[in-house]
Amino acid sequence: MRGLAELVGDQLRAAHASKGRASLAVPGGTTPGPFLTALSEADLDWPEITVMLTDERVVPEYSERSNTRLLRETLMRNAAAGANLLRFHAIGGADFLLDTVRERVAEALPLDVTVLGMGADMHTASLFPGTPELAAALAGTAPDVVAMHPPGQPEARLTLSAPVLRGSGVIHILLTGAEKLAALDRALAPGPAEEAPIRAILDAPCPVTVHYAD
Ligand SMILES: O=C(O)[C@H](O)[C@@H](O)[C@H](O)[C@H](O)COP(=O)(O)O
Repeated sequence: MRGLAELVGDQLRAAHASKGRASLAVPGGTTPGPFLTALSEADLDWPEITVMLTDERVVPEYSERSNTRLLRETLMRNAAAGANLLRFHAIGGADFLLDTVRERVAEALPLDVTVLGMGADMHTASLFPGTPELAAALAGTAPDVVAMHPPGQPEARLTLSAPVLRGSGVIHILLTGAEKLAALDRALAPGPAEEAPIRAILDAPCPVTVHYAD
């Protein structure tokens, strides 16, 4: 987690040095907390770095399931407290603020650095197999942000679409545990991204690195 934070810090510094700004997308969920906390200490020009989530659950920000809350408790501290956080404002319903969010995300694209998680069902961001909106979110013509209603999940989601994630300068996938390692093995076999949405990331045209710990 510390090593990845150092690497991401270096990549953001390089992007900032060449463009005068940089953008970072990070995952929510239960895995990335220690990485985000370590990254909060990176010596970067944070006010010029836009930080967004790869996806958010449509819950109030005080909910324990809010990824924005996770960011506030981990990354948005220490040196990174002044980062330019692009909030997904998930409260109000998935479709309610979609236009505003899309506009703000578009201004921050292309992403320079993207960190993604993955579930044992091979979903990444909120690109879940079996979701009615999945094909539209994987399509090359997908809007930047898509509202998803994954079956089996307690709430709707907003997610960056596959073309936005694939258009990042670099991608890191952060995985822990044997179950996810087995899922990654399954995803590396040929097959459609509808079945294993992480495949849309594994074959992205930019450098993609998997970081795994037990
Ligand atoms: O909001 C989310 O759930 C995420 O952004 C999601 O894509 C996550 O990265 C995976 O579901 C893995 O989640 P865990 O780290 O909790 O296993």
